[in-house]
Amino acid sequence: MIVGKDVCKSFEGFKALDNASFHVRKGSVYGLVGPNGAGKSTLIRHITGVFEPDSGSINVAGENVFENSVIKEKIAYIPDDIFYFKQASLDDMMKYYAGIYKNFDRDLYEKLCGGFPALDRKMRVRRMSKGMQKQSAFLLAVSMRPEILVLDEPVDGLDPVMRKQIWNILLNEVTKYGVTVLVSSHNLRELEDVCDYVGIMNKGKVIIERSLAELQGSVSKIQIAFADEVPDFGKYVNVVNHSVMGKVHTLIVKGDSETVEDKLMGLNPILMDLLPLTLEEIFIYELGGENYEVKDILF
Ligand SMILES: Nc1ncnc2c1ncn2[C@@H]1O[C@H](COP(=O)(O)OP(=O)(O)OP(=O)(O)O)[C@@H](O)[C@H]1O
Repeated sequence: MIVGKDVCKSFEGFKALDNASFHVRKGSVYGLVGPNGAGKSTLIRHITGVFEPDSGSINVAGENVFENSVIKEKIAYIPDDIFYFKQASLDDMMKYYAGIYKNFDRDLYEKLCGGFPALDRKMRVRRMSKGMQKQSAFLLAVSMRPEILVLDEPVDGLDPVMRKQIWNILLNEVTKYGVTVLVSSHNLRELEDVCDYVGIMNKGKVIIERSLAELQGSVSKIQIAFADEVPDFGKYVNVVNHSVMGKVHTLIVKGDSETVEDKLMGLNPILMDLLPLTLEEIFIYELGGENYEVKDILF
């Protein structure tokens, strides 16, 4: 749905994007993460056709997006710095967007407003708190009934209840209408509940792009105990971390989870448990040794 190839962009000689390549599949939720200044917002501005790459290409639905109004109509974009007309209330903004976007769904807007009771629809949006402005932008974007939703830090500055609300609405849109979502965030913990794919950016490049399923099946955390002699685990599986407490060994093992489990079961343990790993842990263990300072990138 969205394919970027070797995208480069420099600002006054500074390479904000340095051969960034990525692929967002139709109907998926793609989380873009990375440290401050990694290039996430710049990449997003290319995807939404605001910027033209110096070199490389970005195709959305098979077409070049820059200055392409037909493609841009399919995209709803919430930037990190949201624009509202000076005097406009939320309802005024709704009327404005309803006039521009032919798919704008007023019934959906009304329904969604019910889920954000703290929003005063008659108040000037620019007078609202930052969090409320974010909520307003989100309501408007979803009501456009876009094929693609591009969200730059959509829940940044929102309270936990609103964060959850927004993620729920997003997931509902994806499941019901097959909307493709690209979302940037600093929060891997939140992304792991909603994303199918994760792209990590650093210094203008997308350094890692993996599906969540692929990641979750690639590293396992196992607690295992033996009655007598403890085997040399390294002979059977690829252990990247090993700690012991009493008789219980906790192993982090790289490789296909099922194969790992079978191999360790073959060693006849008296206890063996597979424990869940967080996405943060998976990235750290999965990428350890690939010359990335993953901890520095993610936290
Ligand atoms: N219009 C611009 N002019 C000059 N430099 C820019 C411009 N836009 C971005 N940059 C630079 O490009 C780099 C990437 O910025 P960008 O905003 O894309 O990062 P980011 O990953 O979104 O960061 P954050 O997480 O802090 O929002 C930064 O060093 C920034 O200063």
